[in-house]
Amino acid sequence: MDQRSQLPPNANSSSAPSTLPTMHVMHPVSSSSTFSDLAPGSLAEPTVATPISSPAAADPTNNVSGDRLFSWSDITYDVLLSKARRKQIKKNRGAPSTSAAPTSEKAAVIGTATDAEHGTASPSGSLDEEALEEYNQVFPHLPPLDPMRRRVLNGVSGHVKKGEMVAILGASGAGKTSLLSVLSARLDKSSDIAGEVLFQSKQRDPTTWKRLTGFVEQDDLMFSALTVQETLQYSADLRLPKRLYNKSECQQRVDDTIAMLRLDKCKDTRIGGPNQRGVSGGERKRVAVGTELVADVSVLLLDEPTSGLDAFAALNLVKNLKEITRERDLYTLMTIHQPSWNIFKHFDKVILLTRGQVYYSGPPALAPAWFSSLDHSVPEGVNPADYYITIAENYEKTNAAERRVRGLLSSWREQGETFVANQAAKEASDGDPTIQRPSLADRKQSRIVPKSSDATDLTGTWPNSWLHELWILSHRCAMLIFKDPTIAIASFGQNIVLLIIIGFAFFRLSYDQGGALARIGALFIIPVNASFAVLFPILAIFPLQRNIMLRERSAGTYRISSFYLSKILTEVPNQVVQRLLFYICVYWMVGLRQTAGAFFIWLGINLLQVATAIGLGLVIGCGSSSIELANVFAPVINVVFLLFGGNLLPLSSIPPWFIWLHWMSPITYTYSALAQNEFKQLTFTCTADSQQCYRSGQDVLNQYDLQRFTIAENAGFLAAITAVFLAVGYVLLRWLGRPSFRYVQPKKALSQQ
Ligand SMILES: Nc1ncnc2c1ncn2[C@@H]1O[C@H](COP(=O)(O)OP(=O)(O)OP(=O)(O)O)[C@@H](O)[C@H]1O
Repeated sequence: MDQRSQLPPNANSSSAPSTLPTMHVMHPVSSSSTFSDLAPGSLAEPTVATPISSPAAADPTNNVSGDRLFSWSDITYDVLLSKARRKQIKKNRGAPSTSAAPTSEKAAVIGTATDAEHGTASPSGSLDEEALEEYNQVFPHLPPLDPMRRRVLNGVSGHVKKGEMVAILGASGAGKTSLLSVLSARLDKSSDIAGEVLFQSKQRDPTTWKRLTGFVEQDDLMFSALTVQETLQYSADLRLPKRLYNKSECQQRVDDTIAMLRLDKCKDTRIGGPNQRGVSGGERKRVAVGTELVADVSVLLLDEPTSGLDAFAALNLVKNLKEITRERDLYTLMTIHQPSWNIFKHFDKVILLTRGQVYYSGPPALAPAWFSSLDHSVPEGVNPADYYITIAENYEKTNAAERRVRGLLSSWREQGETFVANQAAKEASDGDPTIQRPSLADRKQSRIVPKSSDATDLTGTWPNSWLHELWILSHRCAMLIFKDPTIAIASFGQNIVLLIIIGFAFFRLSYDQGGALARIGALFIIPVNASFAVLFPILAIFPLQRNIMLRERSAGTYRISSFYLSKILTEVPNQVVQRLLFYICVYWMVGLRQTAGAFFIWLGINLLQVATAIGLGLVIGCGSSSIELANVFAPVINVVFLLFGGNLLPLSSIPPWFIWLHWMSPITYTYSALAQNEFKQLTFTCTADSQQCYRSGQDVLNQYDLQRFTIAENAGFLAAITAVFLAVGYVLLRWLGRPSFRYVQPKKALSQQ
């Protein structure tokens, strides 16, 4: 069948539209051996035949000085295929090549299909050599494909000028977030990138880049209990270097950011969350932007900032961001999903991506001319942004649609930049106001004058000293406890209820045989109760704090050690205050040994156990990415410690391969120390019918084998276990909780090597 018969009615037109006086577009069936011809004779693509070049047009940056540019060229981004896929490819190596594979699969081979399942290998798992050859012809300057990886970005180039707001658009899976990740240098550990990213003509410096960049993520994690003002204040306190900003300047900065983002009305409103009403969705997004803007960032990257907002809120946010970009002379780049025309036209530039390649990059006002030149005029009543995104996808799954998509890509590669540069020059000389940008002199003076907007002003990896971080983070942790006392109050209430139950269940124990046994029970159940009562409130909040910490740390805000210590410093007094009343009252209610020495040893041992439980809470919290996961681990660990640490299972009955659990359990040492403290001086009465009679506390200790270590040694073991738990928690936080991305400087592309 003649493939041309499948083209849309206007796709084979050989004449250029009138809007394109300087350009002639041809659509030969097979004029060149581009990768569109992968299946011989199957697909033809429109090829721009008349190159027009002028020095100005050839310069994609319009002669803007390099130190006012953030630019990237020939970016490739390869992600590792799934383990199963790699295994299958290895297994099928040597299988016959699939030159007869359908075109869509060949497109997949060269990394242009959107279906992640395809990867870089054909269905048989072997590489399609013909397609790879074609790929190398089209992209000779890019690194060769790796069969174990999927190429997500194919030689993407672009730039943002200082004071410009640029949008990256494309259908789902086009590579928008990947491009933003490459530019922000936050990449998956297994990813492989090549190309060049330059900021003000220089390579990015890993120590300063994350502090020069504000990255607003899609899931704007924030503390629900803090108000807008507090959220921004903490961000400023942590991110602005103390040596450059004093307290009042810091405060001023927060006020200016609030004013700039029009958050005045809600500055005292809590952020809120699923269980607590707070600011609106649009305000929340602004606060997320604000937490980045209070710092001295030069580059603002936003991942779908308008998602979840209604059209009005989205437009307001974009307008606001544009204003700020101008005022602060930022380099602003955002990904955006299906913007309305109203939003679309607000960008200084839009970069349209499909299949990891650019198919338009330029002012939104020039997009209609470019697409019309390719016979893709926007039908009446259709949102142009939607239309441009839709035509670049093969939603129909037909050869004609495939040809259309490839046509868009190859046309842009061959002529796009020249066309946009010529058109911009022409329209600027005609005085078209739609593409004029305000001159620097016209811009509003920024209310916020950055003091370290240049990498050269940033010294060291962190903005502030460790002690300053510790102080601010501890302050914030304490504030979170005070401002959201629900968990602390619930935990305190739980202590009171248990005090009443345990206190009255073991009320004023006698010194007969029943009293001896009940004492043993009380001294076991109290540490068991403590390990549950301390652990769960910590786990209810810590995983969220950990995830916020990871976000803040990825912006180079503070060190993990200061965060971790701040958590310990605030959690210990919080838990001690909550438990103290319980320990004092229960001692008196149960009627334990009435000497000051015994009482303080009792208090000391119990508080040491609280410290151990805090340590365990931090181990579980640091190792769990969510509250749900933490709540799966916590009961299991606690029950195991309870089972092997008390007298439920005597030491002699514990299977040898479980004995280590007995020695690891904090309950072992707490129980032994409390029992020795209580029983050593006691005597008990025996009745004639007593089958087994404990005459002294010593008999009880002997019977239950509770004197392996002295009280002091038990206290030492508890302190050691606490130290081990805290150390393990720290290691887990650093290791398991490390960001899933790393700073990556692209490898130079082949042409530059
Ligand atoms: N680390 C990764 N591992 C595997 N595949 C990945 C990885 N990162 C990106 N991809 C794939 O690359 C393609 C582009 O992903 P990306 O997130 O950049 O798309 P997007 O345009 O931002 O899409 P959306 O609008 O849906 O967020 C997708 O098919 C995605 O599955």
